[in-house]
Amino acid sequence: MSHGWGYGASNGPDRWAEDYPIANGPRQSPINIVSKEAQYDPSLKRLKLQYDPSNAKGILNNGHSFQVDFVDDTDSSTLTGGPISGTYRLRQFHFHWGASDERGSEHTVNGVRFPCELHLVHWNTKYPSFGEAADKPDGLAVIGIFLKIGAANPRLQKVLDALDSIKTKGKQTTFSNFDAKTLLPFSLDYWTYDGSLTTPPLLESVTWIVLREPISVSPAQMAKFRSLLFSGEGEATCCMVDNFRPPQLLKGRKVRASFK
Ligand SMILES: CCOC(=O)CCc1ccc(S(N)(=O)=O)cc1
Ligand SMILES: [Zn+2]
Repeated sequence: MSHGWGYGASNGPDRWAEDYPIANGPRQSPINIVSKEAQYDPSLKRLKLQYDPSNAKGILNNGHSFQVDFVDDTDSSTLTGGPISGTYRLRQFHFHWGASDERGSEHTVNGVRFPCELHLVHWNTKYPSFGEAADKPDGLAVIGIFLKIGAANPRLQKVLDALDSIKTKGKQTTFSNFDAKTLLPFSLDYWTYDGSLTTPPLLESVTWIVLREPISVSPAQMAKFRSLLFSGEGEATCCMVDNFRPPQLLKGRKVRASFK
């Protein structure tokens, strides 16, 4: 690709392998989860999430999605338990969504696509930093949560209300006192498999933890996601939609379930 990666015809997922050959690697994400082929593993622990709302720092339009960043210089917002060993710190969360409600998620379940998917990104504290962890096979753990069209979700509203301030690429603003735990569904049942970042650099460093239960989002709330731009101020306007990578080949990997 002559210019940076994105989701368009000239720089989208089908062309990422030109600059990131790992795109054709053995543990790429996302995947289609075939629920009947996921094996229940009784040794899988319950997820333990302990987030400190005061760690929320800012919200940024990075030109591919938007992310809420957290202070991660102490163990005050962590993920433990589940399929992972040790302690992983919350770094950021972000979303992927479609131009319309029949697409947008990265993972799919039995071929079903959701309009949006939330990713909570954590890094393994056995490494000194996120950057050091990002290219290690056990470096990252991402919790994926599907969003399903239904009633308006009040837990999303503070995030969505901040989007007017970060409409264009590169814009950011402070975002404080937010408890990411409020975004979780009631059930923490999950599927887990070894995968990768779903955007370049596509590093094969992610233990994926995909929750079975979706959270709700209303059509009006989806319109807020779609009000963002991939483009920067003064550039040709390009709506931030369809910022998802399609499912990748399993290549012999097993998906485990924390539930029967
Ligand atoms: C080494 C620098 O790498 C990064 O900054 C990766 C950022 C990044 C974090 C998470 C994801 S996702 N969609 O797989 O949850 C993709 C990209
Ligand atoms: Zn993501």
